[in-house]
Amino acid sequence: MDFRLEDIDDAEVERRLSIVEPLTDAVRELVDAVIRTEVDDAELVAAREQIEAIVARLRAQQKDKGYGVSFTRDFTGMPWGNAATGARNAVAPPLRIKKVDGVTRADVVLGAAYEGPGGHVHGGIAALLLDQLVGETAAADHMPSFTGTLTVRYLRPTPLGPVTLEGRVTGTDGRKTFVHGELSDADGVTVEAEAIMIQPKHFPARDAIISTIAKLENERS
Ligand SMILES: CCCCCCCCCCCCCCCC(=O)SCCNC(=O)CCNC(=O)[C@H](O)C(C)(C)COP(=O)(O)OP(=O)(O)OC[C@H]1O[C@@H](n2cnc3c(N)ncnc32)[C@H](O)[C@@H]1OP(=O)(O)O
Repeated sequence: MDFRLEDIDDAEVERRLSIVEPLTDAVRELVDAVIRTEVDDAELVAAREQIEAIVARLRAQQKDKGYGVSFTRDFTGMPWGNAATGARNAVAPPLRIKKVDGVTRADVVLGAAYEGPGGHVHGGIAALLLDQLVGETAAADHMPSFTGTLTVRYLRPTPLGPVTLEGRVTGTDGRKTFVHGELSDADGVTVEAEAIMIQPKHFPARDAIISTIAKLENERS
């Protein structure tokens, strides 16, 4: 698993976010516009040519594979390619999950790009968001938990538009954490999930990051 340490402070993380988040938002706008536009074929072809030029510009310097996950020495995560929440990933909805007193919450607007049944959220998207939610709910002490089992129950269709997510731990057993998650619209819960999250037995990436941080601290003292 690709975890890296970047020796930068939170101000630098914020600076980088201030550049990439508006770019990602602009690409989300593009995706939404492509889905909903009713311009004629000539306009579609002209737009495609402009988009291809922008893609070529961005490909001038590229990573070999996925973005991976970087951490600062304060363990601020930069999972910016993440499919559910990546700050650089326009495929992901603009999801920012906050944890307060052990309860995770997020508000997000799901537009045309997340449609399944006409006018409603795709079931796979609901599961994706709930998977991320239960993962962040179970994560503790800089230690991730991987999804072992995720059971999703669709109670009624979720209309496209604003939704909220909420997750809480319901129990633990050794390395297993049990999490309940909900996706709701203004009228209440539409999808609920039960997850068994598991802290992996071996997670060398975390140990490597912690020992690199210790080394840096030694060098500076
Ligand atoms: C560097 C700093 C990091 C900071 C960090 C910050 C985190 C910031 C939040 C990130 C949030 C991301 C949220 C995305 C969440 C995903 O999407 S994760 C991706 C999807 N999941 C996967 O790919 C998991 C693939 N599976 C695996 O890697 C391994 O099978 C697992 C799940 C880690 C378990 O492996 P293991 O540790 O070898 O487990 P093992 O010792 O066999 O079993 C332990 C216990 O779990 C049970 N168990 C094992 N597998 C399962 C299962 N699939 N279902 C139910 N129970 C199971 C066993 O029965 C056993 O139970 P007991 O006998 O103890 O009662």
